Amino acid sequence: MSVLDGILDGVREDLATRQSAVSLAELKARVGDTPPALEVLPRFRAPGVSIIAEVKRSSPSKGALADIPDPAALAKEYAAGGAAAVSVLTEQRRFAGSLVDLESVRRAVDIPILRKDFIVTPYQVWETRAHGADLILLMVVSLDGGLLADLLGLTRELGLTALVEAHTADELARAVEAGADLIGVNARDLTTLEVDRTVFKQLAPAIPAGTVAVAESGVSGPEDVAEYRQWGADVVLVGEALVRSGDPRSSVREFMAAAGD
Ligand SMILES: O=C(O)c1ccccc1NCC(=O)[C@H](O)[C@H](O)COP(=O)(O)O
Repeated sequence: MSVLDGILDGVREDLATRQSAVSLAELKARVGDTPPALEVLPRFRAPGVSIIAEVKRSSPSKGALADIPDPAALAKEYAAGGAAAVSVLTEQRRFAGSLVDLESVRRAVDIPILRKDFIVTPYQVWETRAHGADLILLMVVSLDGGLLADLLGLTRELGLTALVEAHTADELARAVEAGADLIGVNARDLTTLEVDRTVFKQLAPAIPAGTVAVAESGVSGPEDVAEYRQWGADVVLVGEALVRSGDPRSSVREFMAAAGD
């Protein structure tokens, strides 16, 4: 069983628990009471590289990364440094995240928030909007057949923007075919956990003009952001390097400045 398959098994079990506690009808009612999602794409198309700064406590590849007792305080630092959006990992078992983190970040900042999780059902899309996120991650590798198009359609209906993530040329072709406006290339192979930033360089030319290109994972310093930018990234998503930096506000600034535009 691959790492990803193991994660997905846990995600489905936890999802079943939440579904028995909160019905879809209840979630839909909550969405009705939630302020509309922020528009994201114009922010990412603004001149210069945009940074999505991640709240990441732990990961399958590295184990514990950072003690983050107050994700809202971290998110405020990211926003003060100029981050275009905050990514919040909500998967509990391997990343030590939660929907409570997402809600506290929502209350703390007025920039867009990405729910970074393993989304495999419409219920999770409703849940994402009900907890106040503006963006949702859809990973092509875990969405077979028409499920990618179905979930992409639902995200749009709910005013969310989907970050459609690929790691291979085939997955990228599926993201393009599905009509994604925001495509991420993850340098991390989620089946082996190996990181190779040049995967972005290889795949970026196949991202259509006008589609926002996001480089995800593997940044350890400003020079990596600069390189992703040279390879065509509009947006760079950074987790570990920021939570371990000791000064997330300045680090976001440095990462943006490194792109030199
Ligand atoms: O980070 C992991 O080990 C990981 C393993 C399996 C599935 C997903 C994983 N991470 C999610 C992410 O995509 C990253 O948190 C994100 O791109 C930031 O990466 P990094 O800057 O390398 O922390």
